[in-house]
Amino acid sequence: MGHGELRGVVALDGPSGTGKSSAARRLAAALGARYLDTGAMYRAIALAVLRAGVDPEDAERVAEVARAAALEQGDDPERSTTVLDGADVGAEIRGPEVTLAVSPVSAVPQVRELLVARQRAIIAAALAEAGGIVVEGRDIGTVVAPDAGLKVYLTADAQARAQRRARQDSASGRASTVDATLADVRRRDAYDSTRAVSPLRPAADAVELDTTSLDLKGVLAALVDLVERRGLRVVAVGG
Ligand SMILES: Nc1ncnc2c1ncn2[C@@H]1O[C@H](COP(=O)(O)OP(=O)(O)OP(=O)(O)O)[C@@H](O)[C@H]1O
Ligand SMILES: Nc1ccn([C@@H]2O[C@H](COP(=O)(O)O)[C@@H](O)[C@H]2O)c(=O)n1
Repeated sequence: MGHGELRGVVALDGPSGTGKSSAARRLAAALGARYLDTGAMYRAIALAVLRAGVDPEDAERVAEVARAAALEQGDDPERSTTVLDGADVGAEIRGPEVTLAVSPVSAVPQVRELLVARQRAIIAAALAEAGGIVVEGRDIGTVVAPDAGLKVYLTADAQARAQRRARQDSASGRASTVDATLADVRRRDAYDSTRAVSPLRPAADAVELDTTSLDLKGVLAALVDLVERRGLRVVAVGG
């Protein structure tokens, strides 16, 4: 895949259920760019921690598991794979056990150091091979890619996010209710926003985009407009 129409890094941060993954994949595909789901990487490490029988709150042991884990995160927006110790764990990492464990696991400084280094390597390779990448997470604009050409911080009211997540879980065959999902959304937001290392917050130069009353097409249109206004879209060149 040669160079697409995006030049540089678009960082999409925000709390859970705001539509980062859906928007990031679509934006990357629309512009022929690569795509990185950093949440999947933290989820994969949390899965490795659970498989090892380690307490997600035991930072030392969690760091050991993270160092030993063989993790490969793909960057194809059409098919973003997460391979842990040789097996694709894309479905398993979205389960309730991992969703509960991922918050304390991602608060471990050594885990963040390890994954941020890998995320930066993936970004560098994507820029060399495709010219552009859309990266989504919690700390992309603040820590991972502070020089990103465009930083967008997605928001949506908690009720809307819980309803979306509950619909997503039900569609994936996971039992879910809006109330339970609302509680999980609030728990994870509180955890991510108050942790000592790389807390969830918008970068000072991020554009805030409230997706509460936008559908997926509306969010994509708004993001493409922001990319073009920032001068990050070029006419596709051959190759
Ligand atoms: N603007 C929107 N309108 C309606 N549904 C949406 C919108 N954005 C996302 N969704 C749906 O909400 C669910 C959650 O979206 P998505 O996984 O992209 O959120 P997220 O911010 O990446 O969440 P997390 O950070 O927890 O992974 C998906 O089923 C998605 O299709
Ligand atoms: N850059 C990131 C991305 C994610 N996290 C943590 O992982 C959890 C799961 O992320 P999802 O996007 O898959 O919901 C998230 O709640 C964060 O705790 C992170 O710390 N940094």
